[in-house]
Amino acid sequence: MLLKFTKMHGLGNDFVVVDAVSRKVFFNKQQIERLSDRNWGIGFDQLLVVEPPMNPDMDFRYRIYNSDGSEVEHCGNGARCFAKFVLDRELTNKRIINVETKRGAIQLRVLDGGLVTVDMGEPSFAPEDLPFTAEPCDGLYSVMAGDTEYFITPVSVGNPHAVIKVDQLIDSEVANIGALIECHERFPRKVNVGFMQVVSPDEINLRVFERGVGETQACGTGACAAVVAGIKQGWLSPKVTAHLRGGDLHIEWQGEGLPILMTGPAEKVFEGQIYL
Ligand SMILES: N[C@H](CCC[C@H](N)C(=O)O)C(=O)O
Repeated sequence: MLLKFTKMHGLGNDFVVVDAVSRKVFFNKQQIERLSDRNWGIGFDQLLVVEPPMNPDMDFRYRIYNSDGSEVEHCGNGARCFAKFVLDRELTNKRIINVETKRGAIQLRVLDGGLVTVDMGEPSFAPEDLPFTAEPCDGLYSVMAGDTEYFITPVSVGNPHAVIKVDQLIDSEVANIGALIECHERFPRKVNVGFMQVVSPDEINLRVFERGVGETQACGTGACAAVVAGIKQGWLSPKVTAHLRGGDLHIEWQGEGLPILMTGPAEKVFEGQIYL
């Protein structure tokens, strides 16, 4: 089967995006792993599959798969690229787009100049919402990674995140500790691991070791999780600029019961086709 696709990225977090509105497309785990391979396939962090909505009040549904083939609930950078994709392909002419995801409904607002603001929904700090095996507590949670104790804030943004506040961002720590905590037994569905350096109450540096991928150039849900964790712990203000390796995201959260708003760019790199 000939598969047409568009290669895109949000701050270097890269995607293959497929239009399954015009024609249904299904992928099995092996196909996704092969297509994501940067030597044997196209190469991507996540595959985004755009489908018609199940709920007629919504505009689209889109499904998100990590490079290891696992289907996930939410993808912040992917949501912005999705919005650009459906407008560029004239699948819609709306600038406010309502989308079904595995995590629930999200709303995308396409701004002039190519930026997109995503209503990412409300966060949850309840361990069972990640899931994370722990008794609920107000402060930080202790997790052993190897023979070192780390203090995390567990956050669900629809997908699970463990946020670690660090004084310095160290390559080996992101790679080694990220991999250990991603697959830690207390996260039955694994977890995305964020390493956050607080620069000021409205500015952080962030690196994310993503579940099912490894470290990416940027992680939208990771930036949301880090900011709301920082606000909850009293380190950050309601509006924060997150500096990721690939660039900046603007995150806003006004507190419990309110959604997180994330604003950032979306880029198209090329269109291609490949025989599945
Ligand atoms: N790896 C994530 C999904 C992609 C999230 C990330 N690419 C983003 O921009 O939010 C997970 O397994 O939950």
